[in-house]
Amino acid sequence: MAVPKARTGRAAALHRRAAAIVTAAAEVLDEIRPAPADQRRQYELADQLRSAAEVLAPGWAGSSLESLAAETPPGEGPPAFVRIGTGAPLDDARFPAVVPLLGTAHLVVDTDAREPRVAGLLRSVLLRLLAATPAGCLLVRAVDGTGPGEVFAPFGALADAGLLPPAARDLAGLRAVLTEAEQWVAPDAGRHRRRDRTLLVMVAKLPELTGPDDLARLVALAESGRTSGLHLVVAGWPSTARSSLPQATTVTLRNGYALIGDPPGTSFGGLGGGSSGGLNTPVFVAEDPPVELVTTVCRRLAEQVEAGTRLALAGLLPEPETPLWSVSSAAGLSTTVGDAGGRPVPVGFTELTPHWLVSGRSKAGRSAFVTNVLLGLTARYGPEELACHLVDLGPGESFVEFLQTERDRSWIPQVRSAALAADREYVLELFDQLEAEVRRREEAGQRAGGQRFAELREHTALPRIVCVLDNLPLLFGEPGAGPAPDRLGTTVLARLDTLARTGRAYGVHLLLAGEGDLGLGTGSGSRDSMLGQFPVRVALPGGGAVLEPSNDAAAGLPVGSAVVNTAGGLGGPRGATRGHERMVRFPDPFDAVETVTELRRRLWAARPEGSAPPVVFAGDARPSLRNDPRYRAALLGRAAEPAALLGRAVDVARSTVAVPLGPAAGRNLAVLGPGLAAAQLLVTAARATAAHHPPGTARFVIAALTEEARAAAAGLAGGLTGQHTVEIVDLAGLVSAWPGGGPTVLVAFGLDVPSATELPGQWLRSLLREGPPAGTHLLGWWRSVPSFAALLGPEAELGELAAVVAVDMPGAQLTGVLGRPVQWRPRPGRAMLWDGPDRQGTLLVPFAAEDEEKVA
Ligand SMILES: Nc1ncnc2c1ncn2[C@@H]1O[C@H](COP(=O)(O)OP(=O)(O)OP(=O)(O)O)[C@@H](O)[C@H]1O
Repeated sequence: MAVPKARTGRAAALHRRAAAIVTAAAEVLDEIRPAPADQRRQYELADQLRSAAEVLAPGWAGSSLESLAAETPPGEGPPAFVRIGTGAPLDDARFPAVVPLLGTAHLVVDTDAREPRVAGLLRSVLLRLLAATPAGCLLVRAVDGTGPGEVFAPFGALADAGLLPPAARDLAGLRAVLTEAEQWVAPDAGRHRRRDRTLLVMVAKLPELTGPDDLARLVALAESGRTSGLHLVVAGWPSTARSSLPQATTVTLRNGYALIGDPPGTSFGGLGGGSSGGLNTPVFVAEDPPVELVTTVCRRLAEQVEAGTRLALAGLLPEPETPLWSVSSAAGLSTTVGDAGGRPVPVGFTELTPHWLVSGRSKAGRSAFVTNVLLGLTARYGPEELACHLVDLGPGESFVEFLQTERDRSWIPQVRSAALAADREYVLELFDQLEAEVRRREEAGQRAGGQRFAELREHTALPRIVCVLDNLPLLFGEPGAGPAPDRLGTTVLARLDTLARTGRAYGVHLLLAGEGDLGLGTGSGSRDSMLGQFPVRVALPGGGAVLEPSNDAAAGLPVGSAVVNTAGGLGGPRGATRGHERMVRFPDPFDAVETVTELRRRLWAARPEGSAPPVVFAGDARPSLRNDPRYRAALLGRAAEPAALLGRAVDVARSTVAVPLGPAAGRNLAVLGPGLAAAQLLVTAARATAAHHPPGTARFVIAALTEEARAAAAGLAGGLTGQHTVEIVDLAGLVSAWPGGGPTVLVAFGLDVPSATELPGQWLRSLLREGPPAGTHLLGWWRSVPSFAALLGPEAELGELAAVVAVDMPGAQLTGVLGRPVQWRPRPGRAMLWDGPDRQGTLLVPFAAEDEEKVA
């Protein structure tokens, strides 16, 4: 064993000695700069070369980077020459060292980019080439086997624009780049090749395990690439390679400077009059450009590319020449949602893909995406084939493209209803309607012997229904109320589940949109199984939560793009082709006003005769009494019986909420609420009641029992004077008004004041019970519940006393009055009415006060 060990030791010693000699020799060689020729000649030559460089490589291609502002425009095409450093034959005789590259040659550096000077050189050359070329005309593929992979990091902004994807770091990545480059140069690649673009492959260091075959592929590319718009810049070409990189200018690094070889097909030798064999002067390679400059230029390029390739909305719509609404929705609806690599991507609402989830963070283009889908659908399917209900639970203007506006009274005829800043109760009512429709269709199918939608449609006119719910998380709880749905939220969720399950077979489809997992992705198993009803998942920027947790396809999406997955968000192996998933780009419809206006005009003009505009519920607006259809009908004498109108229901039909004031016991109105909003409701209720009596036929007795209601009472009296007999009275006057004769309305503000509570209980009860049959009704305001509750006594039924409307009054306080727990959290601009045996309550938006109306 001793002999081999000694041999190994000797061999190691010899190796060390040899290595030391090589190092020493290299240092000596590095000290030997190319010999300067005659000095005067050097100065002249440097001058000439400076002028030549200005012509050959102007602007970004060759000027000093310090002299260039980030906004400096590119040239007309890719620059033919690029600066790679500064030639310095003498310390004070310098000139830009430029070499031909795009269009003619490649560039190879003997050292890889682990050497910082090389990394700087590559970044400088890349910056110059990119900035000097019109945006989008130079595509770059980078390979960086240096380890951390950060050589090209400053150019990250180009990734989204598709100009420079993240650098390949390993052998597989290198090979993918080589394959792409080979396709680029293949003479008959079968693809429509764009000659107006150049592909630049930049290698900062070849990855570990790069073998002779890979090098041979690079050599082959270098041979054929120049004439096909492919160029290579390779740092760290192995000295052991079988051949050098053909058609390349070489850069050989020495300590502190570099030597530049002759470009292919030409010689620097002619310039200096010296022998050929490269530039006869040392060159300081270009320094690393400032990161801010690189970032700014890349951002500018990305923006320009994005703007230049912006898709047109028209691309998602049928050709304008094709007849409108020629498609049947019997088998399903389908529309183009975007473009993937130049091909339109259609997605449908069918029995197999009945419902969609669309997620994206705020400003990620969610409204844009949904608007595109709706425009695409309404352009393809007529009102007999498609009906839409649009709901946005969030604040703000939505769906304006589809609805009447102040300036444009047209609308898109498939839209039946729309709600902006919708209440959850609105959605519940919409679900009621949709469920009823599903039941009708189900029953019709059963009557016809078990038919489903497509068969049913053969003999019945049935549109498919698309219901859009945006800002869905607000459906499950009030904002900021925590992740668990509250009681109403739980109800709504269960109803959503039912609708999703039953609707699919009967042409009722849901498009749910919002942020994150839409409030659906976590929690109980029932939600998980509900998610199974939503095979179509669309992830916009920040919307990856609607994909499977392991599917990161949506990471880093830019605005205007989306991952469209039709397999419930399921991913697949990285890099594998996923037939069920596409990355699409989609246009901004808000940027295509003309196209939208034109389409809207066409659709509106084609609307079936007699079609009505969509009923719009605007959650943050107050309805006006004067515009209320029931109020107007009353003024025209068309009301069946007197009624107090309170506001508009939070429902799809926007029905007027009325308390009929017929001759039955208890047809009175009790407004319960601590503030003036309640008094205001009483005022409009009284005004509306007055409109139901022909002028001059009723007597209004108005009593302001609290100071704070005096103005409201006076305003009401003023408004009614001239219409009817009006008396303003005090408590005694009020008491003396009943019993009385003829149609009389007692309007009492503040019935909770002590003096009023001392009213003989018997008087108030008899008024409430016996007044209506005798034509006398009470419209009263109580600021607190107990004084009203006291009227109930042990045996009285609420129905015999009054309808109750609560304004700003927590439900818990009403438990005693209504005789059961009340789920009602008051909120501004809302009131709840309980009238008659339906103890459920009707949520309403009270009419605006008259002065608010005037302002509006
Ligand atoms: N395809 C697109 N390309 C470029 N910009 C777009 C695109 N789609 C939408 N935008 C723009 O992005 C911005 C946000 O879009 P949009 O209003 O659709 O987002 P959102 O996610 O619905 O926002 P919100 O938070 O208001 O719900 C808008 O200014 C819009 O014009």
